[in-house]
Amino acid sequence: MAATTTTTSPATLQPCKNNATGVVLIGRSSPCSWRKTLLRHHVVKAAASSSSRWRKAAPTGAGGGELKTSTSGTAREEAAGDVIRRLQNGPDVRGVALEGEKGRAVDLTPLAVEVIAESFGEWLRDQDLQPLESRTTDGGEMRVSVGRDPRLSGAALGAALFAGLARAGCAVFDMGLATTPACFMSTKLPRFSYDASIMMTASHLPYTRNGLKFFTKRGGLTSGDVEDICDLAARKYVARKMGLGGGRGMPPVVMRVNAMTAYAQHLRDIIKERVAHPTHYDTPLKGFKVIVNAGNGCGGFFTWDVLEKLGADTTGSLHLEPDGEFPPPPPRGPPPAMSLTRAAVLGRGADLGVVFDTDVDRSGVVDATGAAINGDRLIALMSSVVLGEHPGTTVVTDARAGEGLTRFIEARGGRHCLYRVGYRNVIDKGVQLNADGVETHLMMETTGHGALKENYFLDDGAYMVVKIIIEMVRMRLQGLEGSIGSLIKDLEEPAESVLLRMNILGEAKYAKQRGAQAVQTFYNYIQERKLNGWVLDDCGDCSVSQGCLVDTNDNPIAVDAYMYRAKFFDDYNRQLGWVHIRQSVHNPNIAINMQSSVPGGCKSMAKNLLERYLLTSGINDFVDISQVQKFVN
Ligand SMILES: O=P(O)(O)OC[C@H]1O[C@H](O)[C@H](O)[C@@H](O)[C@@H]1O
Repeated sequence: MAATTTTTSPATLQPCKNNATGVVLIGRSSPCSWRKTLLRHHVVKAAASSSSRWRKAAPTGAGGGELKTSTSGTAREEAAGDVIRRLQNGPDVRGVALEGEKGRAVDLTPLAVEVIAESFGEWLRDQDLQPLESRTTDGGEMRVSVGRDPRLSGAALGAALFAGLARAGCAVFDMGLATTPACFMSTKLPRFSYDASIMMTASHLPYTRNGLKFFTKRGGLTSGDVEDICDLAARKYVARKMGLGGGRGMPPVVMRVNAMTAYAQHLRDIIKERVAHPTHYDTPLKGFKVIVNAGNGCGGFFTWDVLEKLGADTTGSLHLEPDGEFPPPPPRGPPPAMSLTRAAVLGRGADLGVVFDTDVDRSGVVDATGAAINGDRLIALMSSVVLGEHPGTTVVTDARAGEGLTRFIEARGGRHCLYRVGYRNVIDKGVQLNADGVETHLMMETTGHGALKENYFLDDGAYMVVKIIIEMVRMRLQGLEGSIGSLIKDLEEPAESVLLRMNILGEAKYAKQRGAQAVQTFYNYIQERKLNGWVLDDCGDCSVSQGCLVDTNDNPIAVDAYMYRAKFFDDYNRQLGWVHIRQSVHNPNIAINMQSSVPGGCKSMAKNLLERYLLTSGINDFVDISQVQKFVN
């Protein structure tokens, strides 16, 4: 269980504590078979995801089959329904699935998962998913695949997921341990071509959490879609709690499938075709040493089913074993994972290190010199590759990216669109720009989520690494000096980069409203000239001053609407840096990101905000400003 450095052959790796489910599994591959062989066109209804619907109250007594039961619309019923609504986290469902978190009760229960899955199945039936001639359903039955990460709660919640889908009349295909991008790809790969897919994961969150990500052939569901599903599920939940509409039917029939193998082959084929090695077509990675750090999540397959099969030496790779408790170091992309990978790369004299998050929708790399390439650096590296293929393309990132990145992209002829935080926001913006005729090939968040137009606008950490590996091999074939990091040697980085959090105090149900008020006050203060020296970036959250393109059909969900970036100029009119302020996607807090090109610049900006905005506006009555105070002092 402990974090290991292993080169054990895949067949001896374990654990696979699954299938305590009472579910009928059909098919020959064992639940663990992924390990031996192992593993979003976001056409956005996005704008439709609508601010007005944010956390709307539970409709009572309305539609939805057995749901006609909630007649009196009592506060208790609403509160029960809110249990489900609160599980929505942007386009995902996230919750506490196991005891063990101080002050947090389990809320992602099997019943919650079952009603959400059933509601997803019903929602699917109303979707116009694809042209009739290519429908994969027989007699109107929706085919839905399900994957999961190794979290301990996965087996029990998986059974509930299967039951909910089956109750909605879906045919269920169990991919077992899988990655989030592979779940989406199971709707695209010809051998599978499912109508939809659900991945059970809470990504980088602790092992006590779990969650759901939803896909159709069109890509990941939007926040608005998930809100609709959770609304329906909330009504079912209330009814079930009242003992109505449930009942134990036959156990669901679930087909076991091995889509990870097909997905891995798909990635191998891309590398082979794009490298087109003159002498080793089938083993273009021969002679390369690559370290993979899978953080005990689902990314180990990339080692044995992609890299090794293409001839790479992956000796010294880290944390390949899936482990439902994610032993330390935590499976997050940033510091511990990057520094451990760096040490392994340098120790082995490897050409590249690869770090995946738990469900492999995010990645980072380490080059042969040990330089960590994540955040802005990873975006710069990908921009350099993509701008080589698509001169002049626009790159969308979240507005936490640095000004050096903008200059880097513009120096290569590209355009940089700075947009809202949240990977779906970034990706959806790229989809929208393309639809508006603005060629946009790369959409990346500073968190390591990256999507390419050429790959269904899917944020796939493994696909990102595939692109980087192709570039690395091409550089060697062309006899170019230097490691992959040499492609970004002119990226200017800020002198300082700081993230501070301010908890929103008081009752949880008012947190969003209070957070919005606090963030909007910052905006108003600048507009009302109460904050001298601060200049808002013109598009609110979206910095248009650096070559961005004006929004045409922007319609944020409520929590995203209050998200601003502003520059700060000192008394001599020199820009010290910028601040980006917004509500957290996950927790009741406000995130303040700051960057400065001047040492001490972030402290000066924080001091200014503390004295002239936080302490004078009265928002310190309901926002905990202690982190800012501590930083300033
Ligand atoms: O709002 P925060 O707590 O800082 O989290 C922000 C992050 O939330 C989620 O994890 C999303 O997947 C990311 O796209 C986003 O960057």
